[in-house]
Amino acid sequence: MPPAPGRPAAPPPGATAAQPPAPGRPRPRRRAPPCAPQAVHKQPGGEPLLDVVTEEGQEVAGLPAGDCCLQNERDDTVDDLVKSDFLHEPGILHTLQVRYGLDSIYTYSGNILIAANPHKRLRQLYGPRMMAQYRGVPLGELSPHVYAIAEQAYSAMMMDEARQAILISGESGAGKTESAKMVMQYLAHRAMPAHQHQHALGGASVARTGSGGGGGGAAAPTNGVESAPIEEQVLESNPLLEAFGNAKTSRNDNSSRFGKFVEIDFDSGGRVAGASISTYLLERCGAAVAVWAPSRSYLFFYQLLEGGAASFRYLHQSDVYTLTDVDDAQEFRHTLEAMRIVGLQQHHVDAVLRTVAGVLHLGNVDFTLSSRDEAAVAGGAGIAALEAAARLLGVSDLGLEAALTTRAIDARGERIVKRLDAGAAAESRDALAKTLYARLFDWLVAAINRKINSLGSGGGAASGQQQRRSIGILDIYGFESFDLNSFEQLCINLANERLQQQFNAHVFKGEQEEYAREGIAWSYIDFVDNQDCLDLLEGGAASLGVFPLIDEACRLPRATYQARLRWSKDLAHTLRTRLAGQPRFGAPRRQQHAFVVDHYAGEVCYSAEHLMDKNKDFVVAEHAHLLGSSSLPMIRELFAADAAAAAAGGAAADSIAASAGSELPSPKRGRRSAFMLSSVGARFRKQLAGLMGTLGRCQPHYIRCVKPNAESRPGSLAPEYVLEQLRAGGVLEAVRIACAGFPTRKPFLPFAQRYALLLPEAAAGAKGGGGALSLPLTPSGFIDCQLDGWQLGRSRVFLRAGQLAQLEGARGRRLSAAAVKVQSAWRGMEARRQLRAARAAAVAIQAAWRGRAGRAAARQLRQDRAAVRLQAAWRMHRQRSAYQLQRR
Ligand SMILES: Nc1ncnc2c1ncn2[C@@H]1O[C@H](COP(=O)(O)OP(=O)(O)OP(=O)(O)O)[C@@H](O)[C@H]1O
Repeated sequence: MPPAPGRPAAPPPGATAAQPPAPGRPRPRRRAPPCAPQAVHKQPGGEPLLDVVTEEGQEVAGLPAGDCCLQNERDDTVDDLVKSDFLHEPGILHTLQVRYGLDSIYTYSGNILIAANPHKRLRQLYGPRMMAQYRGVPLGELSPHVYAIAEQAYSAMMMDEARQAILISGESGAGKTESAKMVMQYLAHRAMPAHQHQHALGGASVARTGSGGGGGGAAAPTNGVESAPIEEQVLESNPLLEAFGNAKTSRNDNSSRFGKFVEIDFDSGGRVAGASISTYLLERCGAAVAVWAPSRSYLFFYQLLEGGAASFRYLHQSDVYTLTDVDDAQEFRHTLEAMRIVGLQQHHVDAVLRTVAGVLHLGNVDFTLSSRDEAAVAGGAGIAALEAAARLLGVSDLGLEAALTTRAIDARGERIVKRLDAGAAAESRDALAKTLYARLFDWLVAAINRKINSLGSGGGAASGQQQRRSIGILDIYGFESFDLNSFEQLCINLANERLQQQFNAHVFKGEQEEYAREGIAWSYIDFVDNQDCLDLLEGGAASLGVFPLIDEACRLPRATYQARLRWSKDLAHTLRTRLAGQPRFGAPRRQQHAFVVDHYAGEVCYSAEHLMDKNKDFVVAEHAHLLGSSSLPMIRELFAADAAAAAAGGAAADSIAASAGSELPSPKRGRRSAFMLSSVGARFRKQLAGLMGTLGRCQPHYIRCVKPNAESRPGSLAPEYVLEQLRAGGVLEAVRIACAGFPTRKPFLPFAQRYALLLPEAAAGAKGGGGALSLPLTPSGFIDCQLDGWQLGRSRVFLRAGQLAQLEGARGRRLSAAAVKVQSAWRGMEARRQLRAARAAAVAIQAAWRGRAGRAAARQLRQDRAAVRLQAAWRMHRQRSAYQLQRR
């Protein structure tokens, strides 16, 4: 009997395509639409064939069941993918697509939250009232939400006194920063005592968003720097860092150009006690000096200038000056307010503004060639810019000019001052501007940290405790693969490989622990371990990796531009020859200056050009000398370590390199004009190792942000586009792991309560006595349902993917059969009752009727008898009269 048209009541046996894909790479990239079966044809001894209607409404007949990805029933209500009847890529995408169309942007996949960027404000989803709903509620009881993940972390921290980490990842524009801010806002709200919480509900928002209006924390008044509550200071660090570290890119108008890990400490009462921020400035502020449309430079430049951006070279390289719906003047006031709230003194704020202005004026210094092919500052405008930059940075204009146009080198013990050509001077200017901006950003982070950390320890925080009670929030770039991939992508993808390894280990470990605890026999599948990829990138026991080889190449002395280009080619050659044969490495034949790395999320082709330039992290000694002796204390502070190293020469540089964990020696003697503190790659890897160490001590929670379509359009989710992101975010891997085991787990009691009706009568009879737990739990003995993938754990029933659908289908059929019985019994009873009532009514009517007629007949009878009597009397009278007449 074919099921009714539409969705299947229950999957036909063997018709699901929810089999886990075979372990190992490569994963299949099948994208068949989910379909609803219309009819099942069983073939003797063979696979059943299905007639189906596809997602697009097309009818297809006679498909082998194994080739079909059956559609889940009521996708919109499946808020956890793992609970789907059919776990396959098309099903997952269909569920996400249906939910997204209904503005249900959050969906769980087990403990992972998938957050699809709505690209529109969904006010009903956020705010103090919504936060109050999630307060204290375990994960899964309410609709999926970023607040639920934050709540899970908070309660786990309070219960286990353990460090927690919420790892937020996704590609640019997927909504990581927004999610991170929401998590922080929720934690600030959650940490508030109940009476303040009520106050917040009554009106004031718990926290200002980056660009939102006032409000502030609902705690103490904020009329002075010192009185700003710690929660507010932590929250206000977001817009401040965004102003200096975010820029418009082709993919996101407010793209964070840095990764961030904010660790919020709580005291034993669960109140925010302090926080610390670590940033991972992957591109070392390249956007400060070189951007092209449709990108824009860092937000603060435009806020500061408000309309004057076109006068500065670093900004007018791209003709995008304004952003839709962004008022730079208002944003500038917000940034200043944020500086005040995080506790920057006015003289520090002034110094920050001067430095930013100094960078901008520096960019306007032009060079020409003098008669001796040497760089000279060009024209009146160039000189005016030089003077302005020198004044703002607290140095002399002559000193600045010399630092930009000359280099001192030691040759055989002799110090020679060499004048640069115009191109090299321009490079020197940009290098100084980049360094200044990067140092300023680091300074801001350090200043915020000093403030929020010191407040924390002052407040009797967890600092003194052995076990740190904290929640870290990691907002870092997701996996990247473009047409042209360079050093930034190499670093980002290294970070993602590290995080993926940790993620796999966590998901696997969790599964394994659960099975062991429950005594479930499970042959652990071989999950894809990416250690070989990490070895390729960072070097393993057998060989050097990509990063160490780039560092090695960077140790060569610096020469001319042409020579550097040649080295790039040599670097490609070195990488291709020394890493040839490694499992994850490829050398494309057509691109001799490129190499390929087979990452967990797919292959990425990297260009070797500019890798060395981007890896070198040095400060020109002349720049360090000059700015280290600035008349402005903050500028001196930015370059204090470099100036000391420059003064002490190579030895000091060596010691700084060592203290910075550098793997690079300082440049050789005789080339001391620029010295390297460490390579960007080495520094980044060291930071990453620190981060991974921290994360290793934390209990992780995952939020995977997804960009629904490339155009950032609200309302539509492009399945293929999202599929790549789910793969890159490891969501599909986690689902695969779940599918390979027993993804559905139900505690005995609810399981028994729900499915006891499927047991034969005799077994079900036991229910009355010993309670549901005493039921003979033998799922194989169920009526009308054949389960072939289940195990009984110690406290739960474990089912393989798709088995729950079998149970639900059988339960549905049984319930509907029972409903039919109940209905027919009720209808019979009702009909009988009506009949009885009708009969009684008829009798009553008849009786009534009969009563009235009888009375009328009696009356008539009486009348008739009276008439007869009258007539008789009359006749008697007449006869008597006649007789009397005769006698007379
Ligand atoms: N939950 C949300 N509700 C409404 N809009 C959102 C939400 N999440 C993200 N957005 C929108 O998407 C934009 C991009 O988000 P966000 O800056 O958080 O992305 P990102 O992943 O951090 O990107 P990048 O890596 O480039 O910094 C935001 O500016 C906002 O307009």
